[in-house]
Amino acid sequence: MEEYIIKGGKPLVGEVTIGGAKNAALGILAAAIMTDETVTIDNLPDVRDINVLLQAMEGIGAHIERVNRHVVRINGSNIGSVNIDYEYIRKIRASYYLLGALLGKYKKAQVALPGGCNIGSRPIDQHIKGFKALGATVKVDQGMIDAQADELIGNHIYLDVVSVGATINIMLASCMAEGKTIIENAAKEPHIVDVANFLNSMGANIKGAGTDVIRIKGTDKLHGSEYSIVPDQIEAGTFMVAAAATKGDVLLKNVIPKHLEAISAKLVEIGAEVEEFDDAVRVIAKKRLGSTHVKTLPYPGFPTDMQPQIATLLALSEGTSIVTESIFENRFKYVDELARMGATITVEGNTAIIDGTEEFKGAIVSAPDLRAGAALVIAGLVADGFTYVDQIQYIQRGYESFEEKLQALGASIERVDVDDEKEIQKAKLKIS
Ligand SMILES: CC(=O)N[C@H]1[C@@H](OP(=O)(O)OP(=O)(O)OC[C@H]2O[C@@H](n3ccc(=O)[nH]c3=O)[C@H](O)[C@@H]2O)O[C@H](CO)[C@@H](O)[C@@H]1O
Ligand SMILES: C=C(OP(=O)(O)O)C(=O)O
Repeated sequence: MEEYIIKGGKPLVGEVTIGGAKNAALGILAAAIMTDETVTIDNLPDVRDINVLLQAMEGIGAHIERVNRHVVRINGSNIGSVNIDYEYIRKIRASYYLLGALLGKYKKAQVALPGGCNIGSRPIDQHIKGFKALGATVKVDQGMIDAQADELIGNHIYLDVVSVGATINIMLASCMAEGKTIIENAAKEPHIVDVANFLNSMGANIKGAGTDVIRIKGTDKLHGSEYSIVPDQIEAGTFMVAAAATKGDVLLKNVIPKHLEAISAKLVEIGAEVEEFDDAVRVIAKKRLGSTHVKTLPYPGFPTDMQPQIATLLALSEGTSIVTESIFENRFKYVDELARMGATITVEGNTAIIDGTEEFKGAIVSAPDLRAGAALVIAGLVADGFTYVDQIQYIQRGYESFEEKLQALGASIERVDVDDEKEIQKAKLKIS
């Protein structure tokens, strides 16, 4: 097991290049096996979730060639099984995209109920409703989802809740169905658009992605493609907040500023400077920032995947802030950890009332999930003294070379083996 040791107090200064979006890449990789031709995917983030999904795909017979750290070639012509091993599924949420992809291509799939971050109950009823509307029989038994159809026929599907996963899964299953599918109340996140663009590059006919009505005309066959994944909105947002929290000055390269508007707007509102360029943003904070209200919402609202990071920043800002989590019911688990560092946050239902404090003190804390883990690292970058963040395997699910990117911005952070006392002492000496 590894942990991060952080010596706080240094502003982040410099440039950081943002990688490809994990949550787009997961949908795109699953989609890639829907053709028998070779697909080349560029700007792939080298993070744990992606590597697990690639292993799961290899496990059913897909040919995976890692051209380099960020480029992969996939050929799905030799897929011999539509049954995904539980070992992979329990580790990641997006394993459920293989359900839509396999059902779309082979009209059958068996996938265990997915894992992912424990941030709420996370039902998949809308995915199942969509598959059934396309004509599939779907059974959930002993933790396995079994979906089969003689043929898939396009239909009009209204999602009861705005769901990223269900929108992508229905796009996957329906793009090779007979006739036309309409998804209403669809999610509009940048990764929805990216998965749709990728499928279209393979010959699918998907219109309206990025709006709440997506129209899909089924096609018999998809073909090979070369595609570059969109920059990661959440990795970028995390570095923006880290820059602001440390009173730093960071230029983030390889981003789409439009995707970051909800985050930029909040930072500007509380007193940070945000400069936008064509494919970069610069965040500067010269002083302690102010308070605000944040409510998480589906895109283009403030992303739930940025809630722990912004709450951490607000816990250091002047005044009282209110953060309302409206997507997941269990996404405040980091609050107790932050309290150990000096934060004053009261959670009432889905609302956190934050009384800003001027200083955090270093502490031993544990990452409860991916984004909460990133938030604790931000807290450590600001805190007085040493902070130890353990359970960093959650953080590694979604941030490539996190500590290296932070080190390049001047942060004192090291990744060490929790059981190696010598290594820990050496790391502490190095960053003291
Ligand atoms: C791999 C991936 O891309 N994960 C993202 C995806 O998760 P995920 O796709 O799981 O999230 P959804 O958008 O589906 O969930 C949104 C809300 O809808 C509910 N719901 C969802 C599906 C369903 O069938 N029934 C139902 O009730 C969920 O419990 C939640 O309250 O979008 C979330 C919301 O932006 C992000 O936090 C996750 O990082
Ligand atoms: C919650 C997240 O991921 P997942 O849906 O894969 O658990 C996330 O990316 O913040």
